Amino acid sequence: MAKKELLKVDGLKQYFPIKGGMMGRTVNHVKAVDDISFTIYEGETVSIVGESGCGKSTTGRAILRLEEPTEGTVTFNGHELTSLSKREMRKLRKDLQIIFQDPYASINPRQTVADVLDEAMTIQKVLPAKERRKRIIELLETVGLNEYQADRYPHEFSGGQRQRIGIARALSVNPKLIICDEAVSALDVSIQAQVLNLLQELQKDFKLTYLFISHDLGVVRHISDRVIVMYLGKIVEIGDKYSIFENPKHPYTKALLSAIPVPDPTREKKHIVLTGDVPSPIDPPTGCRFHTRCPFAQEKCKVDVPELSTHASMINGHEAACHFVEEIENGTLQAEGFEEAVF
Ligand SMILES: Nc1ncnc2c1ncn2[C@@H]1O[C@H](COP(=O)(O)OP(=O)(O)OP(=O)(O)O)[C@@H](O)[C@H]1O
Repeated sequence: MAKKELLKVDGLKQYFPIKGGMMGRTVNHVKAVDDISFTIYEGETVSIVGESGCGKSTTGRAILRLEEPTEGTVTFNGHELTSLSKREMRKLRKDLQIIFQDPYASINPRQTVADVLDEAMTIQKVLPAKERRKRIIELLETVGLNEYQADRYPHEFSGGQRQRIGIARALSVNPKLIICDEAVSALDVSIQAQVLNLLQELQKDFKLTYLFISHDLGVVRHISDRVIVMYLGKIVEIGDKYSIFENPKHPYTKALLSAIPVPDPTREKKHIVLTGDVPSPIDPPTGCRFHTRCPFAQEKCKVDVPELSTHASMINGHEAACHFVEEIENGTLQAEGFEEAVF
């Protein structure tokens, strides 16, 4: 069956102005997201990974127009979100929900759980008032809570339970796409696994599509169908989970992955250590943004911006933005102090 495109991000840029001087004029910009394009198909889970500050959250916020994108388009289910009025966008927000790392921060502590869910449904006119209580109980049960907890306050719940409330709130308006921004990052590993499993069950039951934002490669490996790797506001590699984890092509992806434990201890693992700090997104390096930290960098990398492209050893839409994918692959380009890790 043909895959249905649900979200298409095209040439998205999100620059934040930096004000300075006596007049408070814009003196520069933080190029948090700098010309990225990708598509998400109905029913899949796409993750964005990368080090802190690479633009993951900004991408999620720009899609929802919680920030107004500087450039580019976001098309959701046939609607170009970037050209909708605020009112039209408010209506569509029902289809696009977000779950944050700390649901407590976005829940009014003086509201009971029932109030929180009722409010979400009222704003989006989901059900008549008299039917909402029944729906609230149903929602709580769906996320593994129970009706006796409906009239409790957020502080009476554990972190994992609060995240379940956040999920119930998102579900209450029957969304199509949920952006999970570091949704399990603050939870203990065992609770993380429970919440991830819940998200997977809900995906099946309610035909949900997820954009999963996480710096945790273990979580990404567990949950994703496809993975987008970002570095300093750009996509450096994109592909299905197996391509990214078993056959990474971009030196940055290889380095990120070499920092996580290998599940099979009989497989040898050599580390590619990411040296130096991430450069500033205010004045990112020319050419390939990763060249200042890349053990394979050549003169060309300092000048030419690499485009995402595919090569003979890459399958299923796997693309990397590196000038030397083939040379690194066949060993004609070697780097001092760099040994290919066994993934
Ligand atoms: N409102 C803002 N104004 C100015 N700069 C911002 C703003 N929001 C984000 N940034 C900057 O944009 C860059 C990308 O931030 P973003 O939060 O998207 O990164 P991230 O990959 O999600 O990292 P983290 O996991 O640490 O949140 C960072 O340099 C950040 O400081």
